[in-house]
Amino acid sequence: MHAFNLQAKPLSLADRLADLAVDALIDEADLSPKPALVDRRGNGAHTDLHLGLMHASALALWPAFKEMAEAALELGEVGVPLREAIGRIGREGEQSMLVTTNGVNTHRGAIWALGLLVTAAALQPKSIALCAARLALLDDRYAPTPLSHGAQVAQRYGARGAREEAQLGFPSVLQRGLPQLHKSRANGHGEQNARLDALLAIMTELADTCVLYRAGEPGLQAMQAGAQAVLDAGGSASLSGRRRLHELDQQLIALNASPGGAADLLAATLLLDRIERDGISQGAF
Ligand SMILES: CC(C)(COP(=O)(O)OP(=O)(O)OC[C@H]1O[C@@H](n2cnc3c(N)ncnc32)[C@H](O)[C@@H]1O)[C@@H](O)C(=O)NCCC(=O)NCCS
Ligand SMILES: Nc1ncnc2c1ncn2[C@@H]1O[C@H](COP(=O)(O)OP(=O)(O)OP(=O)(O)O)[C@@H](O)[C@H]1O
Repeated sequence: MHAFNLQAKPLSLADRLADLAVDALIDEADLSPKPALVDRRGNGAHTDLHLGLMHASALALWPAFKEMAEAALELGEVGVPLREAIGRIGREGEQSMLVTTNGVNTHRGAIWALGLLVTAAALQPKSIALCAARLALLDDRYAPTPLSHGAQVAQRYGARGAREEAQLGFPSVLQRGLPQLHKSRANGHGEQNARLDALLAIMTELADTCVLYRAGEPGLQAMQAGAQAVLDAGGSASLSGRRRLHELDQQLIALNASPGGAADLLAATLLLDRIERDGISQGAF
């Protein structure tokens, strides 16, 4: 008989989902060259963010993602108790993020999107996006209503941003990010180019409230048209696509138009892709 049991304890479903969510955030941050966003090359249009901070923030969110999945398994159904539980855990996660980053918003939108998806994956692995939408449609009595950048943009332009994207079942992920990821992979473009193409596909139509807040409608128009131009030129794997991507990067940096919402939705795309590959979900999203 051995004094120590050297066999690793199998990971729980909540552990695995939290791992996948953090992996997706780190892959999103590392992916380069992303237009005007933080990546391996630099800080894009940001003065207060850098790659090390994005990594530290992603790791700090692991316990929140695990707790959300556990809440789903414990409560067992979509309803106000689960919505309010993940709202509380999400706000606590946001506090851990702010402590880690010394007050900088690195992943606010990502906690929302990936938090809902992790919760839904624990509950209904065969219809994750739909389940996440049902959760997002429920009211959380305890949610504060600060005049966030998103709320200001909603007043000025009518764009409902992160909340609406989730309530509609993440159309940017299901109808643009994931199909483009699969298409570019199938065309043999290589994993990094396929991920860049997925980000660009999301950017072509998203009403990104980060961009609207920072650069108004001209900024949003530049983001959407520029992303489409890269894809039309052959995508990230082609020489002319790369040239267009470089131009888009320069243009968005000049406009201060960092597409943070699109970046979150790329992380959500990578998460659903990982869940599918990991075998947690055997069905449709
Ligand atoms: C819904 C959230 C994102 C607040 O949205 P709001 O637009 O008011 O805030 P804010 O401008 O600060 O952040 C929005 C973030 O969403 C991302 N985003 C921007 N545009 C979009 C878009 N069109 N689609 C998706 N995400 C977007 C960006 O990263 C942006 O920074 C969320 O933080 C929230 O309500 N938190 C309350 C706590 C809660 O219930 N948490 C639940 C965790 S599952
Ligand atoms: N690689 C990335 N680079 C920059 N932002 C990202 C990246 N990945 C995700 N984001 C998202 O972008 C948001 C940060 O964008 P931004 O800094 O414009 O938000 P803000 O705090 O509302 O604005 P500001 O910095 O102008 O005060 C975060 O909520 C985060 O989820």
